[in-house]
Amino acid sequence: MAVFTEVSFEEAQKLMRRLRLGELQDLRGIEGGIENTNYFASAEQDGVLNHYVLTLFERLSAQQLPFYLYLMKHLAQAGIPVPDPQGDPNGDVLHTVCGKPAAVVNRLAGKSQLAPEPVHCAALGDMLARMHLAGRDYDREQPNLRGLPWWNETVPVVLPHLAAEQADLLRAELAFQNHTASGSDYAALPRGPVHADLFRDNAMFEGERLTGFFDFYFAGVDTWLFDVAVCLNDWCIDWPTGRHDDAKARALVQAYEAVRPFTAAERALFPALLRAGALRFWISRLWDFHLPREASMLKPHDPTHFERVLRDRVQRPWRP
Ligand SMILES: Nc1ncnc2c1ncn2[C@@H]1O[C@H](COP(=O)(O)OP(=O)(O)O)[C@@H](O)[C@H]1O
Ligand SMILES: N[C@@H](CCOP(=O)(O)O)C(=O)O
Repeated sequence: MAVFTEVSFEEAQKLMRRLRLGELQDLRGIEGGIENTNYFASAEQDGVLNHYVLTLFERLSAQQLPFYLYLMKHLAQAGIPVPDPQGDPNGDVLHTVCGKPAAVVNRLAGKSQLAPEPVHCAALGDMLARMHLAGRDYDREQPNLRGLPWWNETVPVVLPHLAAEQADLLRAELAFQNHTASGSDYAALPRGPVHADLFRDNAMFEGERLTGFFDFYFAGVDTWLFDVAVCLNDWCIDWPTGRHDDAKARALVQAYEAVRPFTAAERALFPALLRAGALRFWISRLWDFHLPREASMLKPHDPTHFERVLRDRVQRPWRP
């Protein structure tokens, strides 16, 4: 659970009134999440109770945030089910609460499907491809801030905390990814705004129906294949061992390809990008684990999980 900054009822009430969302009725710190402070906030407007999420950004700056917030608006307007940031009377979607940048978005219905079946993976693949296509005409640019330059910066910081065998794997994989990123296939990969953290806990379902994606605060312009790889590494594996699950993976990629078929360069680099997706979260989990921040409700994720996923991706390369 993560609430890094305590927000009083009065402070939240002030913001809801300024956004003309009505009278705040309920404010609750949210369990889950490790990056930002999140509250569920319900407000009554003309006798109707509406449900929102108030987020205070703990790491991202006011300069970086418009990319994410306007991306969500752009996708929502294109019919992709994502939270829509609420504007003030001037149309600004970036606010300030307790001296921190903040946003209010509508709360998505449903709940996360933490034990997805192929049918859920197919719904994810279909909407992921639609989201990629809908992002093509988004006009703001911001790189994936957890991309290769950040890996190169962060690996030396976490290496001293690792056993020799782990350090060897981490160094070797980083070298492999630097090599991959300098090749011509990589340069040919289609790119655009990607979510980059579309784990099971960042999507909502009602039964088998996908009701939306949220938590866009790791989004950035990167290869679409990286986004697919991040999803496959979380949705389509055997969680205890980190091993690839073929039925789920095929359901995801078939549904994705029914909307947007992969290019030749994407097919060639599938195994390398699956490794990249695993490496990215191994590094960030190591970083969060060994260099933790203060938070009143914070549960760090287990880094060894992505070490296992990475080893499986290295030992058993997979492409559709
Ligand atoms: N728009 C939303 N609709 C519904 N629930 C949400 C929404 N945004 C966040 N949540 C809830 O808040 C939790 C934490 O949010 P998340 O964005 O994952 O946090 P963090 O940015 O800290 O990783 C989610 O697991 C989910 O239950
Ligand atoms: N999905 C990442 C961590 C990012 O946290 P989130 O709650 O914002 O998804 C992981 O599992 O390591």
